[in-house]
Amino acid sequence: MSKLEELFVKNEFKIDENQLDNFEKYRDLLVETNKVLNLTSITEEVEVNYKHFLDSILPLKYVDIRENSSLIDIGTGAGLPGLPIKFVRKDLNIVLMDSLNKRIKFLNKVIGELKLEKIEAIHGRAEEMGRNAKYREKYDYAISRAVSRLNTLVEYCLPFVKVGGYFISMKGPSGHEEYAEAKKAIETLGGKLEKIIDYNLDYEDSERTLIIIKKIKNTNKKYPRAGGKPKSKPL
Ligand SMILES: C[S@@+](CC[C@H](N)C(=O)[O-])C[C@H]1O[C@@H](n2cnc3c(N)ncnc32)[C@H](O)[C@@H]1O
Repeated sequence: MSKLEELFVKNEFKIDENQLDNFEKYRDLLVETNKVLNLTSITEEVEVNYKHFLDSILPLKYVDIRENSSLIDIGTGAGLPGLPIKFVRKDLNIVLMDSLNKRIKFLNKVIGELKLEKIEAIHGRAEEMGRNAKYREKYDYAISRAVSRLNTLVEYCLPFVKVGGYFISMKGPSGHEEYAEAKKAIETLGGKLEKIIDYNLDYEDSERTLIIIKKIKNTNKKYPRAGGKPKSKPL
């Protein structure tokens, strides 16, 4: 059994040969491409396995993501958490979005080489794409890791979510404090806290917090605001 397979088994993920192969090939492409393009500071095998792969799929243990539903990963960077989620949940229709086109080119290479289906990588800024009717309120789930503080992030992400869908924010130990700071913004954007889930990534004793926000009303057309406002003047 490979180290990665052991890790998944230990964490109660059932992974077949093809899925394992996808993870291994993705790690090779990530490490190789990282030599010429800044994708991640984490390249050591065990660290990639825990901090990128396991960390990306752990939310699947805590949130029941409906079969064949759609999910958008905002600020996906090197494809995290969206690609590992795709490897584990082939049924999901996934969009990976990032504002850096070089990263999107890398993601398209991974999608092509691994022959992944029902997944696409799109170049754009969340606060602009969220105003575009093609993407606005079209997804059952939005997810995001390590992009910005929650009060900014909800303005980036909630506009993409359909009424009745969810935004899953992957946070570390600051999660509760960030929620308190973002409470008003969540309400303004048509969201409502569903729950906050705390758990540990079994590596360097890292605390994790998932903030699950349900979309209960359409987001007012005023949002997301242009001109960098979600970041410079969070709601
Ligand atoms: C620190 S990286 C995290 C990447 C990945 N989510 C992860 O967990 O490894 C933040 C990423 O968000 C992207 N990003 C930042 N602001 C954005 C925005 N407004 N719209 C889309 N992408 C954005 C950046 O280009 C970068 O790739």
